[in-house]
Amino acid sequence: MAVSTNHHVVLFPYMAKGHTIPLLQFGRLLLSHCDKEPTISLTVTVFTTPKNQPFVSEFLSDTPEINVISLPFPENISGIPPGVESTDKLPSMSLFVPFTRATKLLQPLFEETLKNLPQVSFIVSDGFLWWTSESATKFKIPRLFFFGINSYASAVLKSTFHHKLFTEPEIKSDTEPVTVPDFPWIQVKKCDFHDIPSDPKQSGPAYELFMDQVMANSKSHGSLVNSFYELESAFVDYEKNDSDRPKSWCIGPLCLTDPPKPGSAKPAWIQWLDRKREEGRPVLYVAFGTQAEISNEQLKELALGLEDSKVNFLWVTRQDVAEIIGEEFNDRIRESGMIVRDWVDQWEILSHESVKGFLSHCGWNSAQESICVGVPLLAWPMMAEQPLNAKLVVEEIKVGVRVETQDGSVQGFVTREELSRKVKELIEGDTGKNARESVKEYSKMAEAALVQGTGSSWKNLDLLLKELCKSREPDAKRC
Ligand SMILES: O=c1ccn([C@@H]2O[C@H](COP(=O)(O)OP(=O)(O)O[C@H]3O[C@H](CO)[C@@H](O)[C@H](O)[C@H]3O)[C@@H](O)[C@H]2O)c(=O)[nH]1
Repeated sequence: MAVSTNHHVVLFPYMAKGHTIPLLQFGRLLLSHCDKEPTISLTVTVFTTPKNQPFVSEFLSDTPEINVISLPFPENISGIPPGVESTDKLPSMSLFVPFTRATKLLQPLFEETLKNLPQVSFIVSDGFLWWTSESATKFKIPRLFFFGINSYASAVLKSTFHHKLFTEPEIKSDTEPVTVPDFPWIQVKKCDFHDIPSDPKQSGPAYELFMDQVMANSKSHGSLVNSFYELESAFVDYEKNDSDRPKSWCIGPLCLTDPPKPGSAKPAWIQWLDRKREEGRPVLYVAFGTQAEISNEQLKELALGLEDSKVNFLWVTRQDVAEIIGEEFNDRIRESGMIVRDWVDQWEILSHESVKGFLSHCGWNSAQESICVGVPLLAWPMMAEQPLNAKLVVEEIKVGVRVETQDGSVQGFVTREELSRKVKELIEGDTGKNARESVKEYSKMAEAALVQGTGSSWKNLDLLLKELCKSREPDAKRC
């Protein structure tokens, strides 16, 4: 067994928590893989910006060997408040395009820094940081892109746009179900793609940015998918069989790479969940990721729906619920609910025995975390590819129940009656019971996917490292 040269991998996450977290987890996975497979030795460098560095360093505090480099975030970007370096701090997600465009100003310094780093074997950068593809080409480094989405969403998106499903012939209705040609058992609606600016007729800054990303990604060596084969095999195979597209590797679920946390003091919400366990009351966990924007009117209806359901709930939100709907709400739910506005360890909450359901926007990290821990979902998608994730969860793998809007559109209003009914259905009803049984099966498959030597994701990562590291070593033939 020849011990190899030391390889160096650069990771460049997009400045959004839902994109940064899985790439940091990937850094950790790379190191642990190489610990178990000593024929490959590597070091990892993560690029970020100063205001994101504390989060990144704290997240990686168990892995001090990962090097973190901060590049100053561009200043004076029209519309972006000074000091905002992460999408969760943007006043509105409507600033996504100028914010993302601004990242290109990091390119000269990124390239200057690359010149002074030990030779890089490959770069993994977010698909939103399209310009990193150009840097990688300049330095002749293979680049993999990462969007954080699953194969189901990416296959359905591709099939829909390839077959011009909504444009030829033009479908005006936002809510008319249309069959996806490559997956005839799936129907989608125009509103499922509301946030994806892929229609050339809607040309403008969002479409141009989207196309820059598509072009850069098509020139990349491949992509990483935070998912596992057994969860969505038909869609992984569809991606694999597309010879026009760079190769993709399913290497997840990345959330399972997080180490157990050292026994520190329990936060108040975990103590509250402990109490619910003693009382024998199931708890619904409610959280919508780091970017969702909920109007005050909808927030109020959500709060009242939770209250009406009589199911105990732990609600993590960035919004000030009491200010929006009045202190009396807090008084009324004092026993049955807890509202938290801090950053929480979501994995710790989901893993708590009291949590029996997750009302989620179906951001892919949240949905997959719930699947891994064996908690069924109440799917309320709000933006981006979340409507497709919700379809995967509810229709394809049947580990959840869907919240319906009044007008059937993704952006529509959800009434308190609908919410309360679906909460009860998930926690107490037969659909919830079936979803709970299914999700436990997927949870076992998720664990198995990462098992050394036999897991599908483990094997994929091993192949990837052989392709990008071992085969490029000077003595490659001997390995
Ligand atoms: O207090 C908190 C809040 C969030 N999280 C974590 O933050 C991540 C949030 O990610 P996700 O659930 O995917 O939500 P978003 O932040 O909304 O994710 C964006 O990025 C995802 C990955 O590309 C997409 O699937 C979503 O549509 C997009 O909105 C998850 O790992 C959570 O566990 C915490 O740990 N604590």
